[in-house]
Amino acid sequence: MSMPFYLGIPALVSVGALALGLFPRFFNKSPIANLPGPPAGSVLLGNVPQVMDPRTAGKFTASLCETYGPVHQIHGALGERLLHVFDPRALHSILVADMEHFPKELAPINALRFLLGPGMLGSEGLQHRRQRKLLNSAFSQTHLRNMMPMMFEVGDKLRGAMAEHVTTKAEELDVNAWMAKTSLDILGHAFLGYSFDSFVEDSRDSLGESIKSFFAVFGKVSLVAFLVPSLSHFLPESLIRMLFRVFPFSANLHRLLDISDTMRRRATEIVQVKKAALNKGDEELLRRVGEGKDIMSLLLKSNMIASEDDKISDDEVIAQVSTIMLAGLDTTSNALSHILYVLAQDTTAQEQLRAELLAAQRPSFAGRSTSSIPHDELMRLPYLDAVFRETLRLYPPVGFMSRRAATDIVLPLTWPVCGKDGSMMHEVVVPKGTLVVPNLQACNRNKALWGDDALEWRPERWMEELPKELYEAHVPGIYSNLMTFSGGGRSCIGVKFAELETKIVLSILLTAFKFELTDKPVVWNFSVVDYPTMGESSTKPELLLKVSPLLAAPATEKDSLVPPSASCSDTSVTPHSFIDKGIGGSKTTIRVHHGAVDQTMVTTGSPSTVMRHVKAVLEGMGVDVIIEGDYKYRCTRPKRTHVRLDDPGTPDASSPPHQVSSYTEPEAGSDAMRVAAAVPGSTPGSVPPIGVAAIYGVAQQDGGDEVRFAVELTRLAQLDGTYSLDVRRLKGNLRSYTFLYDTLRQRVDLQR
Ligand code: HEM
Repeated sequence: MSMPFYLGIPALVSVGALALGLFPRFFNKSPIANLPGPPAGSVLLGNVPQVMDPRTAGKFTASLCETYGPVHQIHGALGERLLHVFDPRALHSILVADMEHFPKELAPINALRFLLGPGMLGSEGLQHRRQRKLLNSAFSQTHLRNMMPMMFEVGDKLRGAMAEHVTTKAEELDVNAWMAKTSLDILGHAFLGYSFDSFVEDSRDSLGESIKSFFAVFGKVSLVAFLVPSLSHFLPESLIRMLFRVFPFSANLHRLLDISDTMRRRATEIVQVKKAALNKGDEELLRRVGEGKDIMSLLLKSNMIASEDDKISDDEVIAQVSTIMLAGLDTTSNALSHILYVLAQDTTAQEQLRAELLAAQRPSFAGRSTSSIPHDELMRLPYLDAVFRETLRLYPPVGFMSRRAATDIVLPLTWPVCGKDGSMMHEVVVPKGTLVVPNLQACNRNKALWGDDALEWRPERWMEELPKELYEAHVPGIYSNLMTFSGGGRSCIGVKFAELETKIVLSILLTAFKFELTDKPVVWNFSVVDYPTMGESSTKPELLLKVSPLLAAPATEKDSLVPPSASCSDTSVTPHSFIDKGIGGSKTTIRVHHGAVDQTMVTTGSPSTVMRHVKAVLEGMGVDVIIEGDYKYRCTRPKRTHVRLDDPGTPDASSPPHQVSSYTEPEAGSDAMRVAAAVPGSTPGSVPPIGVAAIYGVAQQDGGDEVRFAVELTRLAQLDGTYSLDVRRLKGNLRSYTFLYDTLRQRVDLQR
């Protein structure tokens, strides 16, 4: 699309003004020019290409720190000089003591404010302090404790979903993608009271997809981070957006704008629904995911009762949705990936951690049916804690940050620096406008603080006395002498959330699976948030590890007796000959239940009788049933052909009776055997006759779409002879599925 000429004028003027404004840098000598530092990589771009390339940035910045020490200069674009720093006193000044003089940006708008709105990452001064005050209380320790059962529940779903991929032997899984799904679901529930359904096959939520791809796309158009603040000096935000839309810059820029638009639209919808629920009262909230205990509901409640001075605007509330989801997603999921990666490298440490976790597990507590560890114990487990701290010390997901000096300011130093002119500098004069880059990773790895083994991954250091040099340096990080979560008034608000989530997920995964390296190399890329790729040439964030199950659910004596003898014409049970082949490996065992239990689906009936009964009920609902095992059915309720608005729960009389049209004969050796869902008495080898019409709810309740779900009988580990009928959505609208679940629950009536 060609650009209208009237839009071209301001664009040309702004680019020209930008160039003229920046050009004098080449000629003005900055006071930081006397600091040691590398030669410029290029006249125009300085060292920017080396610092911005995720592949080279990690090694390059580490070598700068090693060569030039805790405070040095780097060449920026167009003659700019950047201050690269990991000296503890200087960090304290930038992040704590003189924080107000070191905002994120001096321009009216920074890139994150432009893309996400006026949330925590994009606001400054009073506006930021007001937001932080409100959010601080919502992130309190008490509220976090309330979120623990929900985090366990998502962890259980992760374990269940992973177990389906890893049944008997080691499989290569993209652990990074699994951790992203887990963190998205945990954040969705805990922060928004919203379910992203990450473990449901084919589930694609536009907000979830936008959040997951944001940083990857942003990283491809990092020029935006430079252009937006510069342009915002002379152009309003709306015009910058319009310019970006009409300029044929790049497809990625347009994609980034689309992502930003989607996030704003979905965030607005979510906040509106929450506000409406809050206005209707607690009953309505209790019915929703998160039951009103989610951080966003708490924030909205606090904002309603806050004084006029403390209140934040609707725009600010909406902006927090994308801001906090982004701040908490890749950071925590990539930290989890990194921990699993180092444990795959060091299998002795993995075994030690597993032993500690298994020993701490309680069979059941606080309504949980699966084994898990209560909050206080989990947070105090010494080796888990040491592994968490040590991995986040050596591999902080956010390696560096940026600030701008708002005034000329003197930076105190812990260690004096020898200037290029040979003078010893005990402090550094930082001119207004200087871009300051605190390097968090370099501080965490500083041998002067951590000792000669600072570059080694050694969790035991946390169980010993830490070096006295570390204590004496007063590193300003909020967590454990580390800079990983930054320090001061803009430090990470989600530090405890991240710790709790990471420890819960590790406690679930390491007690169920073993993680090993594959023979493919893994590369960690240094970016806004560090991420793994498989090999040097791939750009896809990915971490392949070999995952194998630790415990196969043992078959009980009772289990091995089922199913009872059945004739081949009885389609309600799988013929014995089929089972005896052992296809799928789990035909004759009942798996142990994971996750929360729906009490109405618990039964002490004989498993084979229960399964026959359940199948008959499903047939009565016109559902297609595939027998996947003695205790597992895969079900499909077909799409409605005509929309009806009459009473719920009745077969759709206006549509033709549902025909089992996709019947296929079971192949010898196939894992699943399809049966005629609606017709008792049909045999596997016969084409089923026309069956019962499928069931649909009223349109408001049930969209009439195709719904696929799995029904499985599992046994409760701690209660002999007690089973749970687990139903899991695989595909289809949540409301339609809920209608089917409720109908099935009523009709099977397992409590009778
Ligand atoms: C291992 C996980 C995490 C790490 C390493 C981490 C690290 C950081 C760092 C270094 C900052 C400072 C950034 C800067 O000033 O430029 C920060 C800020 C922030 N983090 Fe985290 N974070 C993590 C998890 C989370 C989680 C789970 C949440 C929320 C659920 C969260 C929410 C935030 C917010 C809102 C800010 C901005 C605070 C402000 O500007 O006042 N983070 N985080």
